[in-house]
Amino acid sequence: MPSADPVLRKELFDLPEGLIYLNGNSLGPLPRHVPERLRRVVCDEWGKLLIRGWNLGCDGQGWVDLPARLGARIGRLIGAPEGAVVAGDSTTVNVVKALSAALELQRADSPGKLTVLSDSGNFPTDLYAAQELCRALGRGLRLKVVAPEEVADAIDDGVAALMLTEVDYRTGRRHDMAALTARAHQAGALAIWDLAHSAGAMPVDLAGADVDFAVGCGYKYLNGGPGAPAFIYAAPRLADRIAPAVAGWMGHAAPFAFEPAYRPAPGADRLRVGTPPILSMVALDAALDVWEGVDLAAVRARSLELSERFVARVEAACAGELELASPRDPNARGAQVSFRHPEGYAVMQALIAQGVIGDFRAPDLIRFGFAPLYLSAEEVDAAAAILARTLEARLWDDPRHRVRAKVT
Ligand SMILES: Cc1ncc(COP(=O)(O)O)c(C=O)c1O
Ligand SMILES: Nc1c(O)cccc1C(=O)C[C@H](N)C(=O)O
Repeated sequence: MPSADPVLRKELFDLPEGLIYLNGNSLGPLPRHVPERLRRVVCDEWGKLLIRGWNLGCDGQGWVDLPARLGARIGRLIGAPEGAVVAGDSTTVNVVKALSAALELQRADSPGKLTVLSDSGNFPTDLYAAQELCRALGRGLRLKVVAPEEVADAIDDGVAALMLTEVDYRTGRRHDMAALTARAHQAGALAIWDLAHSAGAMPVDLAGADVDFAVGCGYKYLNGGPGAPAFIYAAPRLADRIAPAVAGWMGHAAPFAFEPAYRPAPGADRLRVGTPPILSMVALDAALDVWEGVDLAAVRARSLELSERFVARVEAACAGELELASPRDPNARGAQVSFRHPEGYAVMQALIAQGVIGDFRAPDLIRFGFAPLYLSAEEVDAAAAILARTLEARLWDDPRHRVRAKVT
């Protein structure tokens, strides 16, 4: 059916017929042209060019600079200037790279600042990485974790780095990145943002917000596939001063000079480490094609419409059964909404059994992501109706839906 929807481009995705996919906040779907692009790189480039692919692959552009080319493409989606973003590694590793760079800059400029400030809504991997990095670096560095609503007041002169995820993975609550970054700067702290649930979900303006470092995932709203390369941003005003803690030859000024000593590449390129995973990078590169000509402000407007529509329908049909766990104000959310239900895991399994894919986060959250490039209003209505029927008829109350999988 033709749609008046301004951003829907479902034909670009290879989604199973009849499935309603509300989990692009965890793993984006497969863009239709990715397999053919991968096939060409595997068969024609790896297969025939072999080692020459480093210079001649990617249709003559060479494989070796894919991290920078991908970084430039991702940068356009997150308000970063050319050269300030590189793709590679995982988000977790990039948190370590960004935070260690920030702490080293602060050690030189303000050695008395010893706190890394984060919040309890942050994704655990970021907190684990920060906690263990502080421990490994010693010298009194420590991670302080406060409630999300207490972050602004907790930014004091002792804070070396403010490290936050813009959109809470559980509730979708969104921090004011520009305001908190400004507040961090007033206190002499550097600001590091995890954009895992922001990049491709809404407009992000890293340069406008004067953010110092940012990281994010390639496999969620950017649709780069399971385990896709992540990205890292360093503000150009800082990049040439960074002393990478995770240093490697691909971040060297002259990797093929094979010099005995490390000499960092100019700018954010020094945040590259080792050989890039070309097949994963090619998949992400191809996936980014779906963003060509897309207006992220329109994507944001539509995702808010869709999530508001879902919340309204679910609340009307499931009064008393579910509690909205996300902020009621759509502007205070990212592109996902969550509800609480004491049997959330079984409820989600029952939904999945009926072709509505969201996910569950312990202890009791069912979570739904709204990615309007491939999600229509009709699907949102159908998902809300299926959720209502699942609760009304207690379809979740089945021992099969209580069997916990390894990955939830
Ligand atoms: C905010 C956030 N940061 C990081 C990650 C994951 O990082 P990695 O790709 O290293 O597993 C996720 C989800 O997995 C996330 O939601
Ligand atoms: N990265 C994931 C994985 O390797 C397996 C399962 C889920 C994920 C996720 O991305 C989880 C996600 N960050 C979340 O918001 O919960």
